[in-house]
Amino acid sequence: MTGKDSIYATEQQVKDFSFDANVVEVFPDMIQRSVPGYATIVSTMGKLAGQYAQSNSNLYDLGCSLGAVTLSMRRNIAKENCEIIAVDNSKAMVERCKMHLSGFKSDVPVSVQLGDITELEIENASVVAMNFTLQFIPKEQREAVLTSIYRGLKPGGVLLLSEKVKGETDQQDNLLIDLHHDFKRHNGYSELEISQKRTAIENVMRPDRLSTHMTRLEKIGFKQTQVWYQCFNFCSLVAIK
Ligand SMILES: Nc1ncnc2c1ncn2[C@@H]1O[C@H](C[S@+](CC[C@H]([NH3+])C(=O)[O-])CC(=O)[O-])[C@@H](O)[C@H]1O
Ligand SMILES: O=C(O)C(=O)Cc1ccccc1
Repeated sequence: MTGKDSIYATEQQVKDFSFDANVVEVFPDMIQRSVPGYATIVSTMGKLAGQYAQSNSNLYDLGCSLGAVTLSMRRNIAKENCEIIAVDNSKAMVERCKMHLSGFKSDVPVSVQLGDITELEIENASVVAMNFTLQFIPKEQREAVLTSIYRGLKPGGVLLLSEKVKGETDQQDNLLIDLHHDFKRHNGYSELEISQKRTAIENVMRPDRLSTHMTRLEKIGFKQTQVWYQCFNFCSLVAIK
């Protein structure tokens, strides 16, 4: 049903990237060919959710897109009376996500909601997953979003955070960017596609350095933060309250 990503294959006046209906059509192919280790990250987030889920609690998937992390978490929850709340502010994504989830059976209830995570109240959470979503939130709002997540987490609850990061120095950043572009080339993207996509995301997706993430999480109060995955500029970490 979904197709191959050729959004930037023809030369165009590049507009800011948005999660619209055209992106929804090709999103699984786009993310798979653009994010090294995406499948591993999604399945491991599910495993971690299974490990940290507490009975009678909520699990959140913030910026759920088509619900890949929701599905992965849902497969792994063995505790009783858990609910997954999946939120995205793209109407096209939320509609397709609902269709997609209804194709799989499970006893764990899922609520898919159209909403902005900067305005969302997190309650009674044992797990909060953000798989490549914080990078789209304006930098000045990131601490407030993470603080509200921290407050909504139960003791022993976890934040599962995946992000594209900026290298610590310009030289390191260039090295990571080159390796990532090689990865995209290897997955069939042309030089034109790579360069136009880069232009499209530069105003809407602003990566922080890994050190910025670590310092901010510690400042907010997370007791332990562990990077469990990194390939080039793509990281995933688990932070425990
Ligand atoms: N303020 C916001 N509020 C809610 N949603 C938002 C906001 N800003 C952006 N989004 C949503 O965050 C998602 C980011 S994609 C996540 C992949 C998914 N997690 C996956 O595991 O497949 C990552 C990527 O494409 O690089 C999009 O669906 C946006 O609409
Ligand atoms: O495609 C890229 O270059 C990325 O950095 C990852 C990505 C994947 C999907 C939407 C936006 C960015």
